[in-house]
Amino acid sequence: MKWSCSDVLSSAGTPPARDTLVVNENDLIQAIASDGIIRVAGLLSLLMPESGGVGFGVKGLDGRYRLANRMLDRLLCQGSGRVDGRSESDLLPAHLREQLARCDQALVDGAPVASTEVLLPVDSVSSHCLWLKLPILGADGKLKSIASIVHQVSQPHPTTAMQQTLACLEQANQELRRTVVELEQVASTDKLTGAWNRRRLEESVRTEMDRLNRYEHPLSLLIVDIDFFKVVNDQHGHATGDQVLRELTKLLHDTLRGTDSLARWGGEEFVVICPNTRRVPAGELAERLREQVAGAIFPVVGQVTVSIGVAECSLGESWEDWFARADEALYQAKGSGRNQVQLAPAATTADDAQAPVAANFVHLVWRSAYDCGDEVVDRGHRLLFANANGLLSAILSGHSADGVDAQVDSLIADVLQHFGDEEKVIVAAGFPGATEHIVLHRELVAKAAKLVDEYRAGKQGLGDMFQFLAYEVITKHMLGADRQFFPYLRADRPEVTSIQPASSSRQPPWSHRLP
Ligand SMILES: Nc1nc2c(ncn2[C@@H]2O[C@H](COP(=O)(O)OP(=O)(O)OP(=O)(O)O)[C@@H](O)[C@H]2O)c(=O)[nH]1
Repeated sequence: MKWSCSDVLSSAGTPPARDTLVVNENDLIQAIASDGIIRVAGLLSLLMPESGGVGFGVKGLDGRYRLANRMLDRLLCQGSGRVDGRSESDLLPAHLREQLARCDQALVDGAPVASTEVLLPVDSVSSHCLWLKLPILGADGKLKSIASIVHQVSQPHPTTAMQQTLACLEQANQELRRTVVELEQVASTDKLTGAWNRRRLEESVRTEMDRLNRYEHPLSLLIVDIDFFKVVNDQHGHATGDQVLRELTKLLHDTLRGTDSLARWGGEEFVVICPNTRRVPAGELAERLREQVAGAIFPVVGQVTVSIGVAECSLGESWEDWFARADEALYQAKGSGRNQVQLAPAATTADDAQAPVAANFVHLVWRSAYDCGDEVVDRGHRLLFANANGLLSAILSGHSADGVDAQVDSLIADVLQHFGDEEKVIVAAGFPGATEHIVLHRELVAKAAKLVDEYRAGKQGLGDMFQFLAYEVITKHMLGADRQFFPYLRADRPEVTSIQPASSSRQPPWSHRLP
């Protein structure tokens, strides 16, 4: 059988571009098998397997296929018949024939390869296929036949198509997730130092506080503030100040545990949240941080120190109150000379929290060590503690001026009563310093009366008056001067009922205001 190149080209209606080549079939088969004439050496064996998913065929110059694998049969005959012996004009619609004829023409014109993309129905579903054409040349270098490699570029099976779509979606989703994480990162971190920002820290704090309230996992807070940072800026410039902030962040970060959270709270202030950490270990951690900072050499500025306030969160405490306690401790650290750690007192218990007084402020707590052993004196002392707390409660809870006034009157009445009782007791006990003690009482009472009058005249602040009553008159006097007579108060002391009440022997300066 003889083929001519004009047959190949006839499907596209294009005239032959060069001399017609004539070969017989056996020569062609031999030519295909010969490495010498097939440029795509080794490709045939690779593409021929049926399972390869690649259609392969060779057509002669008359346009008829002489070789075709099963996949090409499937692609071009849709399951009915074989490609062998048939031409592309027999097998394909006109628009495809034209596309393929243009490829043939390119090879006839000497192109080493030609390709086009076609839509072929595979298993009743249109499938994008890449159709690659390669020239098969004779020993003389002339075109003898054309090899076709047809490869599906989109999978026609609906499930596979869906899988591809899902894979694309998954990839898009991953990219989206990465973007969200990046955006989140930008929104959560402080630009200068890379530490968490305030917003991110507060989010984390809420979660940790939930864990505390639900599982009672302890939780502590450190506020770290650079000492005299203004001086750093003033002496070395803002850029150096920024560098110090970055270096400090790194130093703090390297010293903290992975579970601790570090945030730049603002300016030169940082906050560390330490989950599962009680007050004392948190203080130890703070001390380690302080030491690390004080021992480091910062570029340009040399030594930098920090002051740190520490507070452990108590059950049911609000973030604001907890933070305020740590801040108060920081304030003390600054006030006591800086470059140091201060721990806020342990917060109140739930019982205390129910009490009207802001207990972690100046709540006066009675301790058994304050007892002198005399029932009358001890009862008076306890009563004065309770009264001072009552006054503080009235002040802090925003009672009206009348409410506060009533508390002041009540407190002073009890002070007078107590001083009188105590004077009787110490005189009866033979305390040698009784006279001086009574004078001390009168001085305190006179000063308190003056302060109260000034407060009522608007010349004295409420805080100063409270300070004097609670600390000078009650706490300090009781824990200082009163302790001198403790050794004289014995169970075998003389009876006190016969002693004239001290209060009746003197006029309290503000008695006109007392009930
Ligand atoms: N370089 C730099 N300085 C800042 C930044 N934020 C706040 N500051 C400076 O930090 C300084 C804080 O000064 P102060 O509040 O007086 O505190 P301090 O000088 O550290 O004094 P103490 O805290 O009392 O020890 C100010 O000079 C601010 O300008 C910042 O992002 N970069």
